Amino acid sequence: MELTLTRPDDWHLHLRDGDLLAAVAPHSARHFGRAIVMPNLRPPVTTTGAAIAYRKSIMEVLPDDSDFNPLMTLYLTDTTSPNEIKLARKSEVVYAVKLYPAGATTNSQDGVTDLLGKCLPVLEEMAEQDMPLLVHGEVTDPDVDIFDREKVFIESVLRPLIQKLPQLKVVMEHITTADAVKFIESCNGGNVAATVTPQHLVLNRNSLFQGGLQPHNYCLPVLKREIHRQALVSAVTSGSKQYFLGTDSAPHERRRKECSCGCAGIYNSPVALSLYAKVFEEAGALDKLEAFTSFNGPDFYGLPRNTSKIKLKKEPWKVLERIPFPSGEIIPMFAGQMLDWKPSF
Ligand SMILES: NC(=O)N[C@@H](CC(=O)O)C(=O)O
Ligand SMILES: [Zn+2]
Ligand SMILES: [Zn+2]
Repeated sequence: MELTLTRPDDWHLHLRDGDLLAAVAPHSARHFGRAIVMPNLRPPVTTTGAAIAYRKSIMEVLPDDSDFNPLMTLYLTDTTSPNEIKLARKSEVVYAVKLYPAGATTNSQDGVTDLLGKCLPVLEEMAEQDMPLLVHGEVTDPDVDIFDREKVFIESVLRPLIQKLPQLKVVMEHITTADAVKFIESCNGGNVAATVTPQHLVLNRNSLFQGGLQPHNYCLPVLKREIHRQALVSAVTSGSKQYFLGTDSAPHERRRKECSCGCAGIYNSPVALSLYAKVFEEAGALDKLEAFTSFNGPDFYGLPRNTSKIKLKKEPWKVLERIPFPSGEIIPMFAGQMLDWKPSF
């Protein structure tokens, strides 16, 4: 069996910089037409000037024949100015602004400490300029259990935000719970959408501890219970236009994952399309796959859909064991395992 899909886009991707960028960008460029590139570098990409420079460094490592288009984002801080949003919109390089609650995830230390208290003028300018806000939706209060941080964020930050600024486009990134699905559905018809990663659709929190601690399955928001995974599968395979593909592919060097305090992030670009296809196939919803991978995202962002196609062949293929690069190696999700649905170009 073979599926032909309009070329997908990845609406949540970490490409990093330096050696790591050169090692991972070609994988995304082969599978995806465009990607929303996350700004959580060190230092973070907080200005349009920095986003333009970062985009240039991505273009430099792509193969000559690649037509991959990186769509850049700005990292929101307590001091981002409304004028920066005007510059971003004019640039035609920046497509969204990313909210990291300070301390919530990898390289979020410069993030926002109090969204409505500190950033309201910027958010108003974003609504005015039709610039989407992308959200890492977890509270950072250490007293809140890590498995509840998304649920608490929805009620304490997201709902007040959309009540205050219903015109603002908001993407809740990498949703992980039935609570998030319920929230997204309650915003039906509004300006609120969500991305869903392959790992949150195929794994539950047991896979963090399967036969021992599994650092390569650790990401944020952390994997949840099976009932939450099932709610995500029902949501994405329902045909709702509010969900679209965002891998959150987040490579870290192997030695930074396999150590006494390992980084959060799963490198899934090589396997993402195969896993999404498996999820839709198992739900009997392969007819809804293309809208999720290729239509709902550009429609939400007000961008044209891609015109070229890719194929997924139902044949077994083996995931690479490791991806070496000059200063280390990356272990991809499902390294060395067999998957169905082989992308072909
Ligand atoms: N998802 C992750 O676990 N990690 C991401 C950051 C993020 O998307 O929260 C990273 O940059 O490594
Ligand atoms: Zn995140
Ligand atoms: Zn991410």
